[in-house]
Amino acid sequence: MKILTAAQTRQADAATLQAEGITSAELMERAATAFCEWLLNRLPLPGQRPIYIFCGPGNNGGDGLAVARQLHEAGYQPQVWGLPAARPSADFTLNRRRLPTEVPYQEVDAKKLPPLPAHALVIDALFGTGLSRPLTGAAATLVQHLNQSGAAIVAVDLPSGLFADAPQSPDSPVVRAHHTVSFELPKLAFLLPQNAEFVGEWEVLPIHLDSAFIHNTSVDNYFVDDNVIRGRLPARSKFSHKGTFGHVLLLAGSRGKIGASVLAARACLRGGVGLLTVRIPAVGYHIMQTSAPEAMTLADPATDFVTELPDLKPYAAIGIGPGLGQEHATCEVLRQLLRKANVPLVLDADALNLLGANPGLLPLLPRESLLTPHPKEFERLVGKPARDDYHRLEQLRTFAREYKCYCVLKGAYTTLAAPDGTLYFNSTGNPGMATGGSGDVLTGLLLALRADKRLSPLDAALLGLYAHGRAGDRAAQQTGEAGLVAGDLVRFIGPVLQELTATPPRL
Ligand SMILES: NC(=O)C1=CN([C@@H]2O[C@H](COP(=O)(O)OP(=O)(O)OC[C@H]3O[C@@H](n4cnc5c(N)ncnc54)[C@H](OP(=O)(O)O)[C@@H]3O)[C@@H](O)[C@H]2O)[C@@H](O)CC1
Ligand SMILES: Nc1ncnc2c1ncn2[C@@H]1O[C@H](COP(=O)(O)OP(=O)(O)O)[C@@H](O)[C@H]1O
Ligand SMILES: [K+]
Repeated sequence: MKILTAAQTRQADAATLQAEGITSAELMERAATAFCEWLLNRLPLPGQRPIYIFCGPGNNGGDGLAVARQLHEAGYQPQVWGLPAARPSADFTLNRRRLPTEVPYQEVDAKKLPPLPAHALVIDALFGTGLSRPLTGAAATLVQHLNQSGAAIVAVDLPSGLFADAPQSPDSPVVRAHHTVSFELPKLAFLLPQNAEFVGEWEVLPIHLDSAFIHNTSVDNYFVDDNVIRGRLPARSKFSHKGTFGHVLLLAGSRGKIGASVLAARACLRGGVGLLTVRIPAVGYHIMQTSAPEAMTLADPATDFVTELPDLKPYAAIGIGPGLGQEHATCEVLRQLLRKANVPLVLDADALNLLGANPGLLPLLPRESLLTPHPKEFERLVGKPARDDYHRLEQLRTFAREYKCYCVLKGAYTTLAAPDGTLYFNSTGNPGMATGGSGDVLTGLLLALRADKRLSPLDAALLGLYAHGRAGDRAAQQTGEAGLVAGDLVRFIGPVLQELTATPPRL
């Protein structure tokens, strides 16, 4: 799914009007109908809960007025409040006229704001994608009032005060919505941790914007949902053999962190790899042989950490990092690996910390390497903290372009940057995955998929991120979020990959 900017959303509106020969008021009616359908499925019967709709001067306010009319038609008695406006939009004015006289409409007076009972439902239709500057004056006072009311707030399209695709200044007020109900495609703002307190739970409802326009519009950001991923993993041919899926090498583990290498190894095996060899320090030899007997174990001459790079010839892909430690000798192994490797690399955890501590290694990164930092590791990698989440995304894009690599920023909507700077936001996963070892599982899974020659580097990364999150979602259904441990993810990798595998065409 593409993520359009606010400007592109306006163009999509215009293209839809032209392609379908409809008026903007008709498109607004479509949006209001979709919104009301969503809301009516969740509202108690009329009369049980007071509904307040706050409308701004533009088309977001127009949506609010159309919603008020439709709720009235459904038997509800909303009260509508409008911000005083010198130049309301044409569709605002049209819907203001179409509002039945039985629906009370009052202008907001910032000095005498309506008291809002805590059990009220507030619909925020003040500002959407047309927000052009931070809120001040009456609008700001009203937003603070809504936020302090304790009422449940549902935002139409965007929480008012939030820009669709740019940071807001920290001191400008933004509606703290419990739900945000938007149209057609998700907005970048929904995907960033710094906006979570404003956006609440979000939903995107189809309003059938012109698909040809969306198809032909190039974007910098994508949202990766089930439709994007399902079928991307080719089915295994009847005559596959273990060579088809590659022999991979995993360099991982140090004393006290052999578990990280075990988790990554198990995930790699469940990810469908043909053969797996693990290079671990000698202290981990028996642990690995016992807990992942399917993997071959190459013990390092050193007891506690990896000090020697094995011969790389047999391997189709190489992963390095989980539990690795940051000893000087291990750093030299990483340096040699970067110099010698001519197969896909997956770098995680301490391999990334070593890169951050030794930036001279970065230019050695082979093209199309896949890096999987969490935000702290990413900060070490780029060497400076991000100003905010938007800035971090720009750092991510720049990093991927500069080193021609695939770089994953892990988190709630894990973000993959491709070498061309395009960002892909993953949609699966849950907070239960915020537990030690989940990242090691991801590394193992990505390593298996990078070795699968049938997949492009982009498809391997997208599929791995999506499947990892989905395995987490499946696991959490059984364990609960708090009870989820990283090993649970491994159990679901197989079933999830099966779900996502392409089915042969029917006869
Ligand atoms: N495809 C879709 O998704 C569809 C979208 N639709 C809906 O349209 C919405 C976009 O409507 P929109 O373009 O009229 O913009 P909107 O957000 O109402 O604000 C503009 C008004 O606010 C004003 N204003 C701005 N900033 C301000 C500030 N800080 N403080 C005070 N005023 C400020 C601005 O004034 P100006 O900047 O010109 O001075 C102007 O008057 C979109 O979010 C969705 O709800 C559906 O109807 C159809 C399908
Ligand atoms: N709130 C969340 N929602 C979805 N996924 C999450 C959430 N928190 C963590 N994750 C996922 O869990 C993994 C954690 O990785 P990482 O921080 O490297 O853990 P570790 O180093 O302990 O293995 C990442 O893939 C991340 O995307
Ligand atoms: K709004």
